[in-house]
Amino acid sequence: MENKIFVAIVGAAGRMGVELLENASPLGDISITDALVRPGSDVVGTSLGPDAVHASSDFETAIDNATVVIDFSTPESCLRAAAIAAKTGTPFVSGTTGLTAEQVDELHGYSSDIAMLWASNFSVGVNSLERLVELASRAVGEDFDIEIMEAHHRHKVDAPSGTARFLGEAAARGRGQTLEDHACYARHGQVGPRAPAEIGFQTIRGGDIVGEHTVFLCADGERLELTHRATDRGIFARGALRAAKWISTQPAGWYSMQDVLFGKS
Ligand SMILES: NC(=O)C1=CN([C@@H]2O[C@H](COP(=O)(O)OP(=O)(O)OC[C@H]3O[C@@H](n4cnc5c(N)ncnc54)[C@H](OP(=O)(O)O)[C@@H]3O)[C@@H](O)[C@H]2O)C=CC1
Ligand SMILES: O=C(O)C1=N[C@H](C(=O)O)C[C@H](O)C1
Repeated sequence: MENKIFVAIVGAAGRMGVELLENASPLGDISITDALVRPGSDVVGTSLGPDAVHASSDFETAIDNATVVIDFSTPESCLRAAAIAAKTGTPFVSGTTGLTAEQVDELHGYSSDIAMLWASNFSVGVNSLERLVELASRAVGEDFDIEIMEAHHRHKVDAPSGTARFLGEAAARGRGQTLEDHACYARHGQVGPRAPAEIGFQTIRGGDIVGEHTVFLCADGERLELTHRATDRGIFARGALRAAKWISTQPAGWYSMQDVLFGKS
């Protein structure tokens, strides 16, 4: 098939890796050629997914041979893979969350060499919600208090979720502020009354919750709640595969999932 792309997955044995292998299998225009796993992992040398993709830790060879890399792993392995992709000139899509500000800067740095797309959430719903949150926040102004609640499965290691931060940034932007200046990530004990313009984050972890986010805009006498519920991880995998196809023809630069869904702003 014309324009077929060959993808190496970083974190292929994880929850998202499994989803990517399953969701790519029926596609005619994408082929997963390498399943990259943690060096020393028990699955090195085995075959993963419905198409029995070879699992290896040879990042250099796999990334050099790929048209695009898709990463859902850890901040450290994301950055390692991105550094290799920058050297081999391979476009890079990542959904790994929990990166520090310095790690995001490092990732950003590679976008001068390659097309790089990082998104805290690849679903159509969350990327639409982000726009609604900015709009609502601008409309209601500072009389409304903004709080963001997120819920995820018991295995999630970072908090708050990347998506919660993404929505918090939209809420802050809607009021002409930055999240950095107004975020409140924890309350415990005698914390005093809520600061005006604060954007609070609440985290729930339990069971098999795929991912739920609610932005509360609360005033005296009324409350607006904007909610997204993911019930199937396949939405993130299909979004990332769509992004991989899209980024394969883009020049070097930093891209978002919104560029894929709504056009480059
Ligand atoms: N943007 C989005 O839409 C979404 C983002 N995510 C994010 O994606 C990331 C992964 O999530 P999830 O799949 O649930 O997590 P998992 O823990 O299930 O998967 C992560 C995988 O990365 C592997 N890994 C660790 N170190 C390396 C390494 N050095 N090289 C290669 N692989 C490595 C782990 O291997 P091992 O287990 O052997 O250590 C594991 O298999 C998280 O940051 C999560 O928040 C998740 C869903 C959607
Ligand atoms: O770890 C997860 O599972 C998810 N992580 C992403 C995040 O941190 O926002 C996206 C999604 O909610 C699932």
